Amino acid sequence: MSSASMFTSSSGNCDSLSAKVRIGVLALQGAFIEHINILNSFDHVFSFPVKTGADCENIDGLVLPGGESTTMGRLIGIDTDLKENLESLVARGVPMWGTCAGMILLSKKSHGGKFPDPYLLRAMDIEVTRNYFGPQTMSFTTTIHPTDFMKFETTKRMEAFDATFIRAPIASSIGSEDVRVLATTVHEENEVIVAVEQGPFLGTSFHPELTVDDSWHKWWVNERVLPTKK
Ligand SMILES: NC(=O)CC[C@H](N)C(=O)O
Repeated sequence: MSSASMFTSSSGNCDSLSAKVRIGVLALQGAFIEHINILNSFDHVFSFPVKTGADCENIDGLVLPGGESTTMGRLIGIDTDLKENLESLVARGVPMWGTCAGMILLSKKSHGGKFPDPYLLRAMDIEVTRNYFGPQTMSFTTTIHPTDFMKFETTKRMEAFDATFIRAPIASSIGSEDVRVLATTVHEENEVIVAVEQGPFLGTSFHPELTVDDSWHKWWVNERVLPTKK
């Protein structure tokens, strides 16, 4: 069985698969299976792991999961074919969503890591501070309300959601007016940015794939990927 068909929903024949929204999830390391499972629970989505450049073909959207950005960046950096294909998806404006380490990979610069900057896709005009909330033992879940910049055109407005932070980064600097702040939270009396969007690219500091609520996945697929599907 190929790695892609392992994740195919049972009803997937060729015709219904081509009509589905095809969402790849970068599967080098980290929490990729959780994203794939949530996405494949939607009838109109076919989600599959992306491990090689060839997996980037015929893709409507890509999720970059949480994990360790240094490791993922290094693995991308040594696989020229994968790196070039990911860069081509960025250049073509294919919708991408980075959660936690994935948001770091989408940024143009990161601070606060123990190691030098990993390879970054530099898709978004943001700088991030890694591990802003402290180590793994300081992980927490909190309730957040999206800002008015989070548009809900085809899905019901999300009034509040639970956000889980695990060694999470924040967007500490925003370099362009095109970047919209979708969510903030207060940490030690500072309001910090934890969800940002710039054109087809979305970054969230937290992990919507680890909470029961699938609202973020639904919102991203329906509001951001589906309208751009060719
Ligand atoms: N949960 C996560 O994705 C943690 C991100 C990690 N701290 C990093 O710098 O890559």
